[in-house]
Amino acid sequence: MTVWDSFVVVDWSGGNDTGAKPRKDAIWAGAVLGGVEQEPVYLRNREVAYAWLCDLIRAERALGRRVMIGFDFPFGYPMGFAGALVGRADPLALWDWFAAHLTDSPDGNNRFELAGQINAMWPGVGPFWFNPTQADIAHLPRKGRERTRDHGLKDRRRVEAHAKGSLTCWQMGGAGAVGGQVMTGMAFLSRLRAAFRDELRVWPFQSLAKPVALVEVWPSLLAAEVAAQDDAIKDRAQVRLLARALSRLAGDDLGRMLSVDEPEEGWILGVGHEQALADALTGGLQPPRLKNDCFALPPGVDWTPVDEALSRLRANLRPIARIETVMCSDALGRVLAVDAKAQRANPPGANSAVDGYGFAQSATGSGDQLLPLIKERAAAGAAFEGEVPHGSAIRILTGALLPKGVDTVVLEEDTTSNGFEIAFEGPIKPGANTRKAGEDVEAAAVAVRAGTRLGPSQLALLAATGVREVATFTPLRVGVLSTGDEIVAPGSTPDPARTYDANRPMLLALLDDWRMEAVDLGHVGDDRAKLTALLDAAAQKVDVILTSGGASAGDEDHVSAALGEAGVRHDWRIALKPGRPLALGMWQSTPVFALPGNPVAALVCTLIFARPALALMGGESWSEPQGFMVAAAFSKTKKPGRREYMRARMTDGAVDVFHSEGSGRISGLAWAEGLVELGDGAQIIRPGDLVRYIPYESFRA
Ligand SMILES: Nc1nc2c(c(=O)[nH]1)N[C@H]1C(S)=C(S)[C@@H](COP(=O)(O)OP(=O)(O)OC[C@H]3O[C@@H](n4cnc5c(N)ncnc54)[C@H](O)[C@@H]3O)O[C@H]1N2
Ligand code: MOO
Repeated sequence: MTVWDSFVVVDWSGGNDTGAKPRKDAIWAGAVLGGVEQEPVYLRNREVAYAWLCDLIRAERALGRRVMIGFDFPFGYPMGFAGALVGRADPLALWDWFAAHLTDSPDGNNRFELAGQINAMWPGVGPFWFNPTQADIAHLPRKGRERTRDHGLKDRRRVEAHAKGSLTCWQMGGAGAVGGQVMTGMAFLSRLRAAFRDELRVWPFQSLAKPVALVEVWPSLLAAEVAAQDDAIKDRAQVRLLARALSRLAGDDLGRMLSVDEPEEGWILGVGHEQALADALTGGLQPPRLKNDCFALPPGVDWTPVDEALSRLRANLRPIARIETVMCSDALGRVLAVDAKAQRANPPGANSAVDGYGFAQSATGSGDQLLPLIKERAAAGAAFEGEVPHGSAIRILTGALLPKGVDTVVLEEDTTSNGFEIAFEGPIKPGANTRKAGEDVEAAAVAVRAGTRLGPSQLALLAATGVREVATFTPLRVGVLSTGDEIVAPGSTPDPARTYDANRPMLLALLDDWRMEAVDLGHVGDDRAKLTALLDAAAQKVDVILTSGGASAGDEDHVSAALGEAGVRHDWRIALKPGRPLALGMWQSTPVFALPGNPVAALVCTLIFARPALALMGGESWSEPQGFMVAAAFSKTKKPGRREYMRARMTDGAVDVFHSEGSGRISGLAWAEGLVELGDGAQIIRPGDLVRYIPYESFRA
């Protein structure tokens, strides 16, 4: 008997996109993954459902799990239909036929036209009926009374005699009709089979020897239990309960349900075993399975993927810094607002790159060369104004302008001299050991581009090209506020119930390091009125506010609640570890990053979310931190559904991670020299596998 680790139940729909807001009569999926029940997921159309399922299958497979996926539409038609349509009694060939003939999109599909076209292949009216659309459709009768029996096909599959209340798959419209669901469903499953061909099998047409099984289910088998849930969205209750029941079935019960011989029409899993399914659900108050993982994000709609939150942030923010002209000597760390153009070329004139002897290359050749020396000398800052005669050489020092008549220099070490002549071995290439005027930067060319943060090397270039003052953006003013009754100044009390404020010095230092104007907004306890008053005042005096603590949903988590209440919380609960309580909002038009209290999460969220946002607002462009793919020196099994950042450092050419992932372990932050970023999906990392390492340096704004 094959055993499955995970169960997914999909309530199907043959209709069009049902919109962003979860609603009934749409596609819903329930899942119990590795024993952990997930919140049902609303899937607004078949494209979204396809992507969601593919991700789920890949993630489960990456964890080595076997997955059973149930769909609530018939996997086959009544006996004889497949043979007539595709030439053999093979329901899977029928799936492929529908995949090839159905044009399906979130806005519509041709299921009614297709039903008519199929009907036309049969004598009389053909098996499909009920046209609910405005338009007449060739060969598709409006209502059942126009049907004839000439097609000779049975009205129902054998299993449907046991499924009270099920409708025939020939009925294309009207309340509860499944005709369109079957067509769109078969086409969908054909595509899924093609995507996972080697891993996926279909019950009861194939042996379930592979890790992914597709089965036909019917939530009405648990009708009473679903009704008792009293969920306004019945589909949601159905998928939740059926996935739960399947996951809790004893192995032999599931085995009995699966032993069915119906190779053409298919069968509904669990028909005739309703009691066993219902029993699997009961048993008094069932505690949730222990997962002890506060990062186990249900794959529901509430969790915003990191990239989505980042792109929203990027789209909503604008540069706000003012332009101010400053002397270059005061410009370290400023962001250039306007391209800085070279006031003169670097180097300004052709000169010698070495100490040696200059001459006209055309006067020399190969083999031993002997040139008379003129008695003058050319030095840096003391040019020789005259002309060196053709065939003569002049003593020249590094940086000296090339005198007239000189285009090439031989290195001192390659010559011998008696004070009147020099000897060296030719040939010397034309232009050897010289630097052309403007070879580095031409006069009037852009020396440093707008948007660049000026560091020592940019200041060197500006100086060399004669730029003395630059138009820069004023530094962003960023306020830092700590929250929570337990937070006190470091060393102020020995009380173990109190926590020394580590986030404020960390964030203030980070901003200082980023050359922003860090504004210490102090600390506020768990007092909503004081907090909002403080935010009001801060919004007037700073450009951005970073708060830490009180971001999640606990009794005293006031920051995200205050943002939420004011209706200005744009993103909350982001699928990342650490830092998922991060909330992003606007307080009186001032962006607020409500960072989680745990210092590791606070730093990670600042680096990942605040850094690019602050850069953009301060006049730089939005940029991804530079990461490097390097070999891992660690092992890890990463769960799907969230991005993870681990404290990391390079040792012996490979990247290692801190021994604990605890979000309050500040020692790990200090130990680390960067972060390892693991993508949103599941991943199994073994030593030697390549992972993305982002040094802390890459996060410098
Ligand atoms: N039942 C659950 N509890 C928690 C969950 C969860 O999913 N279910 N998530 C955990 C995660 S993850 C985080 S992060 C925190 C939520 O953080 P909050 O933003 O609400 O932060 P607080 O509860 O205020 O503080 C958390 C922690 O950090 C300490 N802290 C706060 N500020 C500072 C500071 N300035 N310097 C040093 N340490 C600070 C605070 O004392 C707490 O120990 O919730 C988890 N709980
Ligand atoms: O997001 Mo909380 O990430 O541990 O610290």
